[in-house]
Amino acid sequence: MKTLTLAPINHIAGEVHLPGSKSISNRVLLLAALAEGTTHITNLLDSDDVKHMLNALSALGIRYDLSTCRTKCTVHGLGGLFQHTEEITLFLGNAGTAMRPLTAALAASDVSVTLTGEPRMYERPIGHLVDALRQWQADIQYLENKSFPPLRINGKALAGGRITIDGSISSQFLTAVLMIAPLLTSDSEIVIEGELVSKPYIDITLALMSRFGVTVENQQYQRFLVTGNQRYCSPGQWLVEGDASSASYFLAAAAIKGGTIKVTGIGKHAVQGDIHFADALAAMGAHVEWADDYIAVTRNTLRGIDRDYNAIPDAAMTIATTALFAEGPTVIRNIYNWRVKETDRLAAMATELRKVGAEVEEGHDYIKVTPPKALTHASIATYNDHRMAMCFSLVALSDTAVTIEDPDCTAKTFPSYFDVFKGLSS
Ligand SMILES: O=C(O)C1=C[C@@H](OP(=O)(O)O)[C@@H](O)[C@H](O)C1
Ligand SMILES: C=C(OP(=O)(O)O)C(=O)O
Repeated sequence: MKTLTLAPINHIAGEVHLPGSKSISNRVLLLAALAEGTTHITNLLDSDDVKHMLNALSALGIRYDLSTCRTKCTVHGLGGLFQHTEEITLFLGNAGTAMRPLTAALAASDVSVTLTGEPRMYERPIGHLVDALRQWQADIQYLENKSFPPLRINGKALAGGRITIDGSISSQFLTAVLMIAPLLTSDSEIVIEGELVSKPYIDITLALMSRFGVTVENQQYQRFLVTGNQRYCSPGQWLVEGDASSASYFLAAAAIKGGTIKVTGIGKHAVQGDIHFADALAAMGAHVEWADDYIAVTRNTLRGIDRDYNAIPDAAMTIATTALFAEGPTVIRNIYNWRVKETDRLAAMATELRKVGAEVEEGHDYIKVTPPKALTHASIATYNDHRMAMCFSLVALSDTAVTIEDPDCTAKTFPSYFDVFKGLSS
């Protein structure tokens, strides 16, 4: 297995132009495909998750022109749902932002499709989404285990109407039904059961749908009303914001061993909830500067904090390794759904933090990290989880080297991560 050893880093500073947001890239590609008109997308993320969406759209007959650098894409929209194709199988890797929204869009289109993915995708639940779509009479079958991909979808026109959806495991299920609701033949009422997790991702969905001409009535994240029989209309041009989750590693690095690091491509008005990772760093003691077109963080003494991170589950992982450099314990709460992402992130984080010497308490839905006096060198298993690899790069900001196993797993969202990280270090 390939490994990467990062030598101790004394100082880190500089400026990073962030690659495009994964969440926005895959939403915009799908909306552009379904919209009337042509969409010129710039700063598209070039990563595995986006490749899976692009490949799926191409197999479904969508025409697009992708630049050689793969960050510019012109999508020729259908002006409606997908049209009849031969029976096809779409491989979606481990991309939740492809699997969940495509399941809904295909269930409502005249297509017969099998959705497959990497082994971990078959352990990531999708039952709440399928249950919701079946209330709209969707025909979806589980090919292996109940409530998990792979799926067989016999798509057909869906009428809309009132459905309930469990929001307690993933917001991506609600994103998926919201995105197709305006294209159904009548109005829809979507009622949330359980406490909706990861709410800021719903804000991203609603903001993007609105730029494509569709407004949704959001009744306090409990009930959503969507008018049926509409069309998405392309806004023409789309500049994808920088990825706020990817920004978290650089901002944390500055807080620990800056210098100042400035990330551009996002700013205080960004639509992604993960920009509020910077608020957590500020609460730990870091200096944060918010501008319209960048966020900058400068080092200060850090202290551990105890917070609810349900709104920013991805960036919250970065707090777990930042905690190694804080005074006192850090508690990351209300993050049960870490367990159903790229790996069981609560278990993986606890195991690997212990390897570098931290004292860790792993709860059902929280993790408490107490830093050691000095970190120890360890070989960090990454569980095919890009964020495990990127989070543990921060260990090198100590007096100790760190070895990252399978560093190429960052390809899911940030293929060049280690080059950029090393470029800022001295
Ligand atoms: O909608 C999205 O773009 C995402 C929603 C979040 O998932 P959950 O809603 O499952 O927490 C997040 O973890 C994922 O990386 C991207
Ligand atoms: C949970 C993640 O990805 P996905 O979109 O596959 O859910 C992630 O990127 O941390």
